[in-house]
Amino acid sequence: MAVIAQKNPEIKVTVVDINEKRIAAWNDQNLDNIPIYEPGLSDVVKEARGRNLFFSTEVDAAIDDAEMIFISVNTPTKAYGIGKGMAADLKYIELCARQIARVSKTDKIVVEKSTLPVRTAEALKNILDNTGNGVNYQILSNPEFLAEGTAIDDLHNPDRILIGGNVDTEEGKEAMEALVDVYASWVPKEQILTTNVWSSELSKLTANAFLAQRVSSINAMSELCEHTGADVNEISKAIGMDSRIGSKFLNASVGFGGSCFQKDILNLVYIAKSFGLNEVADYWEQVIIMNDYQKRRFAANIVKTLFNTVSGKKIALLGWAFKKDTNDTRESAAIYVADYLLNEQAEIVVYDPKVTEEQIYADLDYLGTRTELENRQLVTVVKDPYLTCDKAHAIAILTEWGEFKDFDWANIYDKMLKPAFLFDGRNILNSKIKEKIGFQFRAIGV
Ligand SMILES: NC(=O)C1=CN([C@@H]2O[C@H](COP(=O)(O)OP(=O)(O)OC[C@H]3O[C@@H](n4cnc5c(N)ncnc54)[C@H](O)[C@@H]3O)[C@@H](O)[C@H]2O)C=CC1
Ligand SMILES: O=C(O)[C@H]1O[C@H](OP(=O)(O)OP(=O)(O)OC[C@H]2O[C@@H](n3ccc(=O)[nH]c3=O)[C@H](O)[C@@H]2O)[C@H](O)[C@@H](O)[C@@H]1O
Repeated sequence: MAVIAQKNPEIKVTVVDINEKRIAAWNDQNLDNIPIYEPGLSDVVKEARGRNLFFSTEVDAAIDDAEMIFISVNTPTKAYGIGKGMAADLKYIELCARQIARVSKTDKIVVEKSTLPVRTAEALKNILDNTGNGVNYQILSNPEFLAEGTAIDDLHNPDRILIGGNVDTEEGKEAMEALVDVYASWVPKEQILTTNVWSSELSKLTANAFLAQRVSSINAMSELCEHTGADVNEISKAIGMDSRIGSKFLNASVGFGGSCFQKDILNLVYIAKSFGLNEVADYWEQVIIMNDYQKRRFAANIVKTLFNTVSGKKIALLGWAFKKDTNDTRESAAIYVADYLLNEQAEIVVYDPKVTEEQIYADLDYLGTRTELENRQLVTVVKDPYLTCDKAHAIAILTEWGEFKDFDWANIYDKMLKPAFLFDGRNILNSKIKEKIGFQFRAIGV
């Protein structure tokens, strides 16, 4: 929304949220305090905030005022009842629809920006059209394809913008045109794709499933590499040069994280099952099974390499965010690796350049594996990477932060207990140099 405001100074954009603390942070005069760490975001907010970009908790007033409403609320995996652990929980979406239906006095275009199961627009329409207050609604699907860490660049230079709507009516086409115009102020028209609403909704789940599948596919090959003498980095390069395969998203890793891949694939699996398409469901579920295995395998390999026990040993974890250049930790592989090692009675010390201590404890507490007190006794969060590695038996790199490559690794080696083990869960370090320093070095898939 900040980028839409930046690129359309004549459009008033009001971001409303029921979370007062978040809105206060978005309004903080000190741009270092906005709630999301994302390269370039504070500059965009600085340019547009107060001009045509506003942050508020006055949800009703903003609905009343708006011609177009983007529903962008969370759609987490359902944690209760039918579809628990698989289906998307649509209660926040429905609450928004009911609020829009209650408040609106003029016609609105309602845009699904959240990632939603295919055919959600039907349910939204049903709620909105049955209020009897004579307001006309057009429902569009406009999924978001940005990735965290590169969000601003992804938004400024999108591969495509996807807009789904009712292509069978004039009103539907007009609504789609109105949204096309918003994006057309900076995106070339040929990159703005319009489809029917169901294709748009399902394209988003499909895109995330395909991307996650690439990571699980290369991670599956990484284990085979470890048994055969092949090097997964060389394989990624070799297959990525095939233009039909493409070179992106082929980095073997400790496993993908983030708030969306797992949630969206589980949702896809649930939808397929609900239509009785068990083979389709099983096919996509395997992407998640492989990812869970990769996280477990990485942690188990640390235990095995450290002579089958990490009990009482200090393990330094470098990186907690689910990828570099973000402070988001949702579903980060680091959480699961730490939990596994804690179950083996390791002593964990964590360094991440952007994630707060409070967040790290909250992530571990959320798992419920042990008490909050135990998590604080067993896990220490340190703001200096060199202190983090001091007297450690092993280091595990869990996020590919650029700064890790530039550390004084010889200095770190000197501070560690020997043999000094270094597990590179992101394949970002040069194995030869690290081995020359003296490290017992392990990477993924080599
Ligand atoms: N985070 C990402 O990079 C991307 C997220 N998405 C999708 O966007 C949606 C939102 O994701 P995030 O922003 O990450 O979630 P989030 O959980 O960080 O933010 C959702 C916000 O909605 C607010 N909210 C909930 N109910 C509300 C209501 N009734 N009225 C006003 N505000 C309400 C919450 O307070 C919260 O601040 C999800 O469907 C996700 O799949 C899609 C592409 C990228
Ligand atoms: O729907 C969403 O929320 C978004 O989900 C992903 O974006 P995001 O999760 O922010 O980040 P990615 O760059 O996709 O990385 C996801 C995870 O995969 C891992 N990954 C990625 C690429 C790779 O080669 N190897 C790998 O392990 C990353 O480290 C990270 O943990 C998609 O890339 C976005 O297009 C989509 O909009």
